[in-house]
Amino acid sequence: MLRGKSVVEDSDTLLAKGLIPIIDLAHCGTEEHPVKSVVNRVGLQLQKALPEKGFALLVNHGILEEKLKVAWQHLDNFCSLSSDVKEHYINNIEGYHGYNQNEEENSEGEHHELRYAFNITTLKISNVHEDPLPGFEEHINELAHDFKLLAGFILQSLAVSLDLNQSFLYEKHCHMLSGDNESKLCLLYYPPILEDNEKNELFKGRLQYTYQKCASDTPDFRPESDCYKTSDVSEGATALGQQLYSSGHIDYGTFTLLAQDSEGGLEVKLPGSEKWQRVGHLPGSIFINAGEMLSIWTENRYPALSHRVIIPEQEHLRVRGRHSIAFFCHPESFDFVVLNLNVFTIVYRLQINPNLSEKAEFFVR
Ligand SMILES: O=C(O)CCC(=O)C(=O)O
Ligand SMILES: [Fe+2]
Repeated sequence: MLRGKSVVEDSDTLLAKGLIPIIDLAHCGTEEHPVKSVVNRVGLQLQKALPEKGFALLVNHGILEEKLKVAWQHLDNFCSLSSDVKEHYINNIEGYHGYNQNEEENSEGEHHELRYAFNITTLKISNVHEDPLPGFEEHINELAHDFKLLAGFILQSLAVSLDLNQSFLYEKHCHMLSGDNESKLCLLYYPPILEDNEKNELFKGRLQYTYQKCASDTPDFRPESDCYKTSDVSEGATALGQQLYSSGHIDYGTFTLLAQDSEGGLEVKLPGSEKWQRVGHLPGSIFINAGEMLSIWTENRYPALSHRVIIPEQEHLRVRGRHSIAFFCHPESFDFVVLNLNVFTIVYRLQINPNLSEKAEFFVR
C-alpha cells in the first residue's frame, strides 16, 4: 500500500490552530519497509496526542475513500436482505466472524444498540456465502487487509514513541486477522432514527441511501463546543440528541482505527474530563484511539479513550443515518483462561521494558 496522495486539504489550517492532532502518513513507505524518519515523526506525534487528547486523526493513510464507499454499499445491500437470509451470516460463537445480530436486537433494558454490524475476524476462512452478495467477501477482505497494514505501521510508530525497539509491538500483533487473534474489522451501519409523533417513540427508519457526503465540506472538529447539549445527559434518556446509538465505553484492545462516512454523533471524554464532547468529522481521515490494553501496558500514559455514539439532534443528520468502519487492533493472547460467570480472564505476558508492566490482566465484560 503506497501512500502519498493528499486527501485532506485543510489539515494545515487546523494544525496551525492547534485544535486537532492530525497525523500525516504521506510518503511513509510500506509496512514492511517503512520510512524511518516518518515512523519516528509519527511516533512523536502519537506521544503528544494520545496523552493529551486520547485520539488523533490520520490523514493520507492510503486507504482510498472509494474502497470504503464500496464496502458501505455492500453493507447496505447486506442489511437489506431478509432476516432469514441474514441468519446464514450470523457470527460464529468462537470467532465472532460475520453478522452480529445481537447488536441489532439488543433493544431491551436501558441501552439501545441501534446498529447493524458485520465483523471480519480472519482473512483465512470463507464463511460468507457469495450468492446474494457478489463481490462482498473479496472486497471486504481486501479492505480488512489494508487496515491491518495500516495498523502494522502505527504499531511501529507506537513502539518508537514508547522507547521500544521499532518492531517490538508489531511482532506481538503479527497474527492479526488470522483467526487466532481478537483483532477484527467491523462494518457498522447506524440507521436513520425517526420519531413517531403519535406514540412519541423512536424507531429505526428504512435504509435510504448508499453513501452520503458529509454534512458540510468544511472539516468539523469542535471539542470545546457543546452543540448537542449532552454533557449532563444520563444514558437511557429519551429525547433526540440524547438517545444513544452506542453507549459510553472504552475499546479493550491496543488501539482502534475508525473511518466514518459523515458527521454523525461520535462523542468522547478527553483524558481527565468527565464531559462528553463532540468530535466532528474530517473527511478522508481515520480516527485513532487508544484501547484498554495500551493504557494498561503504558500505565495509563496512553489512556483508553471513553467514547460513544449518540443519535444526532439535528434532523438533517439524524434522518440520514451513518456508516463507520472500525478496526480493533489486538495483540496475541498467550494464555486464555475461561472462568464461569461469563467472565473471561485473558493474560497477556509481554516482556516490555522495565518501566512498563510486564504482564497485563484484564477482563472482557
Ligand atoms: O461507529 C463508531 O463511530 C464507533 C463504534 C465504536 O466505538 C465501537 O464499535 O466500539
Ligand atoms: Fe468503541
